[in-house]
Amino acid sequence: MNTKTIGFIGGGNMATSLMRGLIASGHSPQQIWVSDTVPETLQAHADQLHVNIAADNANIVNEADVVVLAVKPQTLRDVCLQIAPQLKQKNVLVVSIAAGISQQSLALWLGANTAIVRCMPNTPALVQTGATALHANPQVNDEQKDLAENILRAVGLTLWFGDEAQLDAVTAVSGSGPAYFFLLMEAMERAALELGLDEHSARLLIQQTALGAAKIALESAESPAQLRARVTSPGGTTQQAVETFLQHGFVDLVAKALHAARDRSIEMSKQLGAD
Ligand SMILES: NC(=O)C1=CN([C@@H]2O[C@H](COP(=O)(O)OP(=O)(O)OC[C@H]3O[C@@H](n4cnc5c(N)ncnc54)[C@H](OP(=O)(O)O)[C@@H]3O)[C@@H](O)[C@H]2O)C=CC1
Ligand SMILES: O=C(O)[C@@H]1CCC=N1
Repeated sequence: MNTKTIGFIGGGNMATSLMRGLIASGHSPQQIWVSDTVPETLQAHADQLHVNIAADNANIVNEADVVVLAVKPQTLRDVCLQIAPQLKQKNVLVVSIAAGISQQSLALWLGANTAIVRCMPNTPALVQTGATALHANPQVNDEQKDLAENILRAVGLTLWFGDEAQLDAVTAVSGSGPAYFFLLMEAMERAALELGLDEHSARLLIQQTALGAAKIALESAESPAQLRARVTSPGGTTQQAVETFLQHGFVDLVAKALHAARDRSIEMSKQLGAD
């Protein structure tokens, strides 16, 4: 298990998922620090997760071996400029989880010599089923690569990408991806109520079906299309539903949505970054 001290700047949704996942996988809360601008958020983390809290980001850099930047992309520049002088005094690995903020921007704000791993996790890290893509700048040594990977692997699957540009696509696929499945679940739940099921039964059936479908997809050697065919009896109910999806442009709609997310990631790097 990782014995390094991990400091989170920003204690919101994603940092909470990562902290909970790390603790659940055996990382000591005493070796986790978190800062945030909202005192109530910090107090909740101290009470519920028993991690160390700091109102000041400087404390995080002082205490941590790895600093995880977990603020919104819009706030990241200010945070980086704030901690940059301190980072120059201390050899700390910086891990940024911000969508759409490039290595180039991070290096400009933090200092060209800073070892930076840019990554794109997702919220299922909360239940140790996350998927994280990572990209290291040339300043990151092998030990630091292992360190970043160990932190993110504690909360799920990790994949390194040599080409940073692919992180925009990853953001559209797996970073935002949980929301697409939740949207489908929401829509199915609404339709199930219309069909006369009660809310409790509908939700349970949909949750278990999503879990089962994901498990089969992970454990089977067959493609999603082959697995779909196994559910679809000729002339049966699934065929009616799938044809309805396809006739109404479901496949194109999904492609459009993912392109829009990818494009937004690129746009954010121009609007909010130094690219
Ligand atoms: N949510 C997700 O599914 C994913 C998010 N990400 C990335 O993770 C990052 C965080 O996202 P998310 O957790 O959803 O965002 P949140 O808004 O939930 O969390 C960010 C937290 O940082 C706090 N904060 C703001 N300014 C500072 C500061 N100067 N110092 C310390 N803390 C500060 C915010 O407070 P306040 O609310 O007052 O601003 C907030 O509590 C983003 O960059 C996002 O792109 C990546 C993958 C998935
Ligand atoms: O919506 C967002 O911008 C962030 C990045 C991926 C998931 N949430």
